[in-house]
Amino acid sequence: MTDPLEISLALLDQIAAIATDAGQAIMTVYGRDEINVEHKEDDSPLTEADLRAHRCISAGLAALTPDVPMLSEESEGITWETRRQWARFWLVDPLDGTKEFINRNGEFTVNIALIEAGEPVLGVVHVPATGVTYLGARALGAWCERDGERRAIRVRDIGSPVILVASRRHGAEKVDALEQAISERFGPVERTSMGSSLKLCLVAAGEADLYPRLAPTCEWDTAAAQAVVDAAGGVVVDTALAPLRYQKENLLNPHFLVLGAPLARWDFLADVLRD
Ligand SMILES: Nc1ncnc2c1ncn2[C@@H]1O[C@H](COP(=O)(O)O)[C@@H](OP(=O)(O)O)[C@H]1O
Ligand SMILES: [Mg+2]
Repeated sequence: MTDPLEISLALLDQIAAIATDAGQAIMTVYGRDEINVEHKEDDSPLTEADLRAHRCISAGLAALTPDVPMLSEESEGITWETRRQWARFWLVDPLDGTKEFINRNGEFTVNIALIEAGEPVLGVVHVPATGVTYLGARALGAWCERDGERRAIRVRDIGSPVILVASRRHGAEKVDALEQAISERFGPVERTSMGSSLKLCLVAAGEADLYPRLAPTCEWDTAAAQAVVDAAGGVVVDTALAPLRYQKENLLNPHFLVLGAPLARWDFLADVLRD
């Protein structure tokens, strides 16, 4: 029998199926007239959809890979002492963009990543409201699946205008300074806003040139989409331009940039970020 965790297209398909099932669980709540919202200790919102998707993914992964642990945004009681010993694990955000979900603008995602030695080696990002799935693994490639059709995706060279995608609600000031520096270097910049990990997927698919995130996120917010970006030829780097790493004691990510074109084309941004 083959190792069930061999990074294969079959594994990617199985993870995509689990993410799609979780998306269906989310959409049953989305369709209701009223969505009940609670608030977690850090004041971030939590809905029945987050919990349903968490349970669906948790059961799906446990059946598929019983020996591989999972850390989800909605996991409880998993200590650093435990997770520091994991050789590999599933890192999951069952519903990223909960605020977008509550606002019903469709820009929310289901995120499942496989982390090995601190790196996201495989990832699936599913968009329940449109049925689109982004999936990738460095060893295999990156794809976008829509209406049952899967097409290979690839980052693009810097476009004209440069397309900068940013959060709807986080980290605007520093982004203005970056936008200025980019327009001086490459010409006009078009800025669009988007919720959730979809921003990274737009860079992976060659529909945006960069996503600067100069505000907090957690490891589960970015891992799956980073695997897709990497597989599509892009990078996700911190403000010192080093790749983002996972399985840290502190689950907060540093501020980061998602870049489609090669890193060398963007090295001038390091100065802006230092100021
Ligand atoms: N202060 C903070 N600390 C950690 N993560 C934060 C945060 N503020 C926002 N985030 C993360 O940013 C995500 C939303 O980003 P965006 O606004 O770009 O869509 C949230 O995902 P969830 O919706 O899964 O909680 C949340 O995890
Ligand atoms: Mg999230």
